[in-house]
Amino acid sequence: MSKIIMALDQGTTNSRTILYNEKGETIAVAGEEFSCQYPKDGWVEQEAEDIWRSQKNTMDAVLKKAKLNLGDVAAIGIANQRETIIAWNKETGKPVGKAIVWQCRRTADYCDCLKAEGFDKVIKEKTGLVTDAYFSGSKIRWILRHNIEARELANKGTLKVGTVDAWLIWKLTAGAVHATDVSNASRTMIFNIHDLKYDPVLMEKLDIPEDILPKVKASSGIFGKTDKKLFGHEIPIAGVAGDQQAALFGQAAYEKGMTKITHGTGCFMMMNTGAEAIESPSGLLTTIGWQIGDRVTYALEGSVFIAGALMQWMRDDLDFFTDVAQIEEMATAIPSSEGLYIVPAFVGLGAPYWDPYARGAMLGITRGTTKNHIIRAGVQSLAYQANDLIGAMVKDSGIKLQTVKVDGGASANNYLCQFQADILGVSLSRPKNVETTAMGAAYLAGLAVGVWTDMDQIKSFWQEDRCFHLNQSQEKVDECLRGWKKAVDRAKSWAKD
Ligand SMILES: Nc1ncnc2c1ncn2[C@@H]1O[C@H](COP(=O)(O)OP(=O)(O)O)[C@@H](O)[C@H]1O
Ligand SMILES: O=P(O)(O)OC[C@H](O)CO
Repeated sequence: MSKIIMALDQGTTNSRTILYNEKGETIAVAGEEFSCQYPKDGWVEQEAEDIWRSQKNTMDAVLKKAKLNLGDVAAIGIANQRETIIAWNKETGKPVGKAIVWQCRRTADYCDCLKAEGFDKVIKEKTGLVTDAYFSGSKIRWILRHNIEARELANKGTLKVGTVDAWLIWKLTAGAVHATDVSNASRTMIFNIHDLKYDPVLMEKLDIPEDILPKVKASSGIFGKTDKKLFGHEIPIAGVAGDQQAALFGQAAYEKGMTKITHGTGCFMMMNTGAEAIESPSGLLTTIGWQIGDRVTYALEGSVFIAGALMQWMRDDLDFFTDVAQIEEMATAIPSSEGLYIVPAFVGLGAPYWDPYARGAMLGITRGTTKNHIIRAGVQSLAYQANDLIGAMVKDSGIKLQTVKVDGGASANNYLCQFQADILGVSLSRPKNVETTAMGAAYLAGLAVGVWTDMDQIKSFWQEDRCFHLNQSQEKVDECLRGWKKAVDRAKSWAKD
């Protein structure tokens, strides 16, 4: 029997496919960037077909690189950008309108109304989430209210809606399966994380019929098989998780209290809280990490909307560099950011502020400010945002952190990791393989088809590349944080009339 696992990592800016052998080693990687559209202030959209096409291209490319075909693969695992919502016609398989991306703020007003009537408390209790435009529920409602075709299809019973995992599963199975996993469902704002079902009270409130939603399954198990006519082989899709939960799994953070920070398009700090769904009074999210068999592992999460996306903006729109690999050299070409701060609140602020009306700000500019200062302040802003989460994480969990694991595209930047360790005051451990999202999806799939027997076996695959230790005086750290706090205060509520 084949022991090769294929992981699909469908991120906000990149689709990637990675093949792993039974030792958890990477055989081949293929990636493709695709675009986002920003049609209005705070709106973020993608083409659902671009998501699929780029993912499919990388599946083909990775097999070609490894000189294999899909028939050589034992199982497929999927990790995906979460909350992003896609609607499609189940008869034609064609998307209806654009994918509404997790960063999109178009439903901020509606979420304000829910909060004004106190319904946010009901949402928090049932879903563990803060009431915010980030989550899928208000996006689904928006589609049903503003897209006439979607409404008509829903009335006829031929509309399907789902997060990106559900869309990929639908495409891979040629429309045979409409399913998602609990970790993705836990981000919809209509899923009850305690009884593991879509919640009738929430669906009624948001006016979302259950028949358009994907069936919710455990994260490790058979979701369906690739369609033989389209793909030539029937390969089981055996593991699915939201990308942040997959990264926690890929970091082998299986014990309560283990925590990771992912610096990708956004920045996400997540702590394994075991079988306990810990409520957060401090603006963090209680969410589902994964479900294996009947066992559910919960997590506490701090979500920051813009991290690496800031660096992409500097590359693509400001032409500061051509490759993100240049950032580290440019940021360290100067000894200090000279009091410059950037608050990358392009689409508002997520945890712990939850201010959809905040907007990006750059403060402390002087005549001496250069491109390198802006880049350095940009990198520092990633660390400051993560730092805003850690205090809440420690307070809500009661667990004192010594070491946090780090991953995601931007974690390749040593300056970011060192500055992050200095600001957080904890050690930051970076694995040799920072593709933890894809690894998490692969592990979930491999466990389901017997390539790996248990999580202890997988744990042994994790290897440290480098650990960054605190190397800054408390006085300097306090000074930096004071400036950051002032800058965030200036950016808050900016877009509110
Ligand atoms: N060396 C680097 N320094 C800073 N940011 C980086 C670096 N390398 C990549 N990035 C940023 O990381 C992001 C890509 O990370 P990735 O984990 O692939 O994201 P996603 O899964 O969200 O698509 C991009 O936004 C990019 O700007
Ligand atoms: O695209 P990423 O990797 O930054 O992840 C996006 C998150 O899943 C959004 O919640």
